[in-house]
Amino acid sequence: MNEAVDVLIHTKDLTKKFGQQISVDRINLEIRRGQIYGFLGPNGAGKTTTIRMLLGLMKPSTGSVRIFGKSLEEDRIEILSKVGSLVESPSYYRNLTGYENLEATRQLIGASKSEIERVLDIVRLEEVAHQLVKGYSLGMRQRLGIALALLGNPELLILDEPTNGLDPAGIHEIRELIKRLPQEYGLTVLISSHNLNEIELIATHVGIIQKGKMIFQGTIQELQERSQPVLQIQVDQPEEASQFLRESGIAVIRQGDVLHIVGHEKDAGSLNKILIHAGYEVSRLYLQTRSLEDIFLELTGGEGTL
Ligand SMILES: Nc1ncnc2c1ncn2[C@@H]1O[C@H](COP(=O)(O)OP(=O)(O)OP(=O)(O)O)[C@@H](O)[C@H]1O
Repeated sequence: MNEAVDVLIHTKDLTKKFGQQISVDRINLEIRRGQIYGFLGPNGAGKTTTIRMLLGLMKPSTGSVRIFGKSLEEDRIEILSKVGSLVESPSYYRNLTGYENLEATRQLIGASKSEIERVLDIVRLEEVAHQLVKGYSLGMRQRLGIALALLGNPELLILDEPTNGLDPAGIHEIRELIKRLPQEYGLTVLISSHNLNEIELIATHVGIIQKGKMIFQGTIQELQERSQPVLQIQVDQPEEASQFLRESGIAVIRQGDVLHIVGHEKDAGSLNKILIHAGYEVSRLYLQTRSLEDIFLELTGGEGTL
């Protein structure tokens, strides 16, 4: 695939300062076509500020944004005509129906009439389209917000904490909806959240931001690899035992009288036997698993909300 066309969002050292405070600190985002990119971080980490800069709602202090291979500063209108977004609560008229809300926005942006049926179908709101929005559940309102963002058939959808304030059923609805967007409708999605569990279930890629700095960017699998189980073995003569294992080709990290071994979780029984056979006394042997939550908490210094 053509690299330039494939990378939809590319920021270079994107930075935003408010007075002395650096809220976004040299962020290099890279989001490719077809990804669901989860932009994760605790409250106040700088997610909304970054998204506002991506949407041209706020000027970066330094650094640059390229979307669809073009400079946001130079080609703002052309770029934004292909980007749909939902930042904070969707704005709609409560006393109009969902359909009427869509029609008002459709006219404003000059999209074709058929767009309304298309977006209603995507967010599965056809059945309640002619009911007043004030009677909608929060989840339905949020889906209407996404439908409004999808009017005009954008290639890229940017959602800032779209599940904030929703109940578990509402969260589930939004999650299922977002999951379908790349495959069924060819969309690329950037979704921000402070909740790893939520992102883990839908995202293909994640960027984790902490105090304005990007501390991890990669696939969900790469993040999961950091949570490899560790086999811990408590032995007498730990120094000699770890030396013995190293000589057998096993990478060991010794912490006090406990040996930590990564990547040999299936070999617990045989390692136990080898050590005993060599004359070491194993007093405890256990597998410590680390969940993605542990990794996220570790990366964000315990400030992530789960
Ligand atoms: N207009 C502004 N003026 C001054 N400081 C700001 C402004 N906007 C954001 N900030 C500060 O920038 C930091 C990052 O805020 P931001 O809203 O981007 O975080 P966030 O990750 O989106 O968090 P949340 O989930 O709480 O919205 C915060 O410390 C915030 O107080």
